[in-house]
Amino acid sequence: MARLHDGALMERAAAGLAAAVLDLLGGGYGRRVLLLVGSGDNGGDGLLAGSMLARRGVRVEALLLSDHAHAAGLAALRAAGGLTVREVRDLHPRPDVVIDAIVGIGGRPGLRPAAVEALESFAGVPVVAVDVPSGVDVDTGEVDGPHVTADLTVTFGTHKVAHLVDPAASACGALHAVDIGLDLPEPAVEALQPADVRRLLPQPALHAHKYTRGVVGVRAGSSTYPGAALLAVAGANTGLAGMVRYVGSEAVASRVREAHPEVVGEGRVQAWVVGPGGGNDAAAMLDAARADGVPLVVDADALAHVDGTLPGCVLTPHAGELAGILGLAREEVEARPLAHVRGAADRFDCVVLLKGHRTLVAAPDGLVRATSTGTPWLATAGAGDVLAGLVGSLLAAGLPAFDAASLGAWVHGAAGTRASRGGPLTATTLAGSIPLLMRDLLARQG
Ligand SMILES: NC(=O)C1=CN([C@@H]2O[C@H](COP(=O)(O)OP(=O)(O)OC[C@H]3O[C@@H](n4cnc5c(N)ncnc54)[C@H](O)[C@@H]3O)[C@@H](O)[C@H]2O)[C@@H](O)CC1
Ligand SMILES: Nc1ncnc2c1ncn2[C@@H]1O[C@H](COP(=O)(O)OP(=O)(O)O)[C@@H](O)[C@H]1O
Ligand SMILES: [K+]
Repeated sequence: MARLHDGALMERAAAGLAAAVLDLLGGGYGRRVLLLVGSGDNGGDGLLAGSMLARRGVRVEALLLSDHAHAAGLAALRAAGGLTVREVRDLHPRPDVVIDAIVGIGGRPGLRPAAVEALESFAGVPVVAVDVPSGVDVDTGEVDGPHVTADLTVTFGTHKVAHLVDPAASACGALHAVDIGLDLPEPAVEALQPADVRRLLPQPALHAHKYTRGVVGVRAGSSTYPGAALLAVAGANTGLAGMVRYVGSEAVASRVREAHPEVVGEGRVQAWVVGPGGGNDAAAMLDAARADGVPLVVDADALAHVDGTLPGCVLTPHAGELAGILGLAREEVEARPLAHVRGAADRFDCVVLLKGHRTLVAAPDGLVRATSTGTPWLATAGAGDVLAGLVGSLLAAGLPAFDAASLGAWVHGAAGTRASRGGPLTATTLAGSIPLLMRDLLARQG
């Protein structure tokens, strides 16, 4: 902000916003746009974008929700022929789009009654949020009270925490970032992009052999849940590590070997995956794997037996499992996932991967990566077992726990989207699509 005059930044932000709205409307002339305008610079962005839209023939009305409005923005809108009103009843009926310029990064969570009333009057009209959906907590992604639910959010400079972390992330709709030329500080939350994934993905060296690529061991499955062993092995056996070992009862092990002839039995490993489908055996599985002193992925039934600290390891709970570990209700974890995943990483001194719509990965030093890939079709039995195996293979290949977990979550989500193609998905098809996804990704190298 210090480098540039405020006006220049706002001009860029407004131009990006106006372009995105024109794109959404499929044109300008004769369309109707309603601006909901708050008192700060977010309202200023909306007003200035409104003036640009008005010059393109859009009929723009601004509902001023506060006694103060950005003066230059207001003057620009009026000069371009836009109308301003102070009451919902004075507005023309049904615009083509509502622009939420109520509050941005300076807003407190929640909305005032006048804003709620205006939003309710135009329910069903597409909403474009300026910078963030007003009413969410921008820095935590939490919501407390009413907030805007947008179809499109046009943000400036960089993504904010609320764009990446649920529940606020789910209120953003599609996201569009406009570069306004800011010097940015280190982010509080990162989201890997395809180029990052290509850079981090372990690839075999010229003279690699299977042991230099790392061996991943899986302790999973039981007589009650033999399938979990098959799925965790399928996730581990995507070709990212040099070899997969399975350790379990002979009944389950023979089924694993039938499905995956590459998989071998007990021996040295560089990482263990423990817990999927472990049932009553999970505690013993965890003890046996811990005794090896290599990094672990602790999942599913083994999570209930974690105590003390696990440096270098990854825990992979969903919200219900994390709630169980922390002695909370599931809803509490879902309402504040960022705070709780960070808290757990600190408490267990290890990486914690909290599964869900926007999977979060936290390191003990407070670093967090949010997963931007995936599809709700992944909410299917066994998808988590595949993820545990996949993360284990990345750990065995030598990635640090934070990279292994966040890369695994990204690849898992992207493979799910690829395999689903908008339709239903099973954990088996998901696992099968992981090598194909990585091939597509690497083919786009350079
Ligand atoms: N920071 C930047 O780099 C840039 C920021 N820009 C815009 O400026 C925005 C931030 O502007 P401001 O700092 O003026 O803050 P906002 O416009 O986000 O909100 C601050 C104002 O809203 C009031 N307010 C706070 N919470 C409220 C609530 N829940 N209900 C009703 N009113 C509430 C405050 O009293 C204050 O007057 C960004 O989101 C973005 O849209 C752009 O103009 C481009 C450059
Ligand atoms: N609504 C959703 N949107 C996107 N991904 C989801 C959604 N629900 C679940 N997932 C993903 O699917 C996987 C489910 O794992 P998990 O809950 O452990 O199921 P299971 O124990 O049956 O394997 C996780 O990777 C999670 O992030
Ligand atoms: K907003």
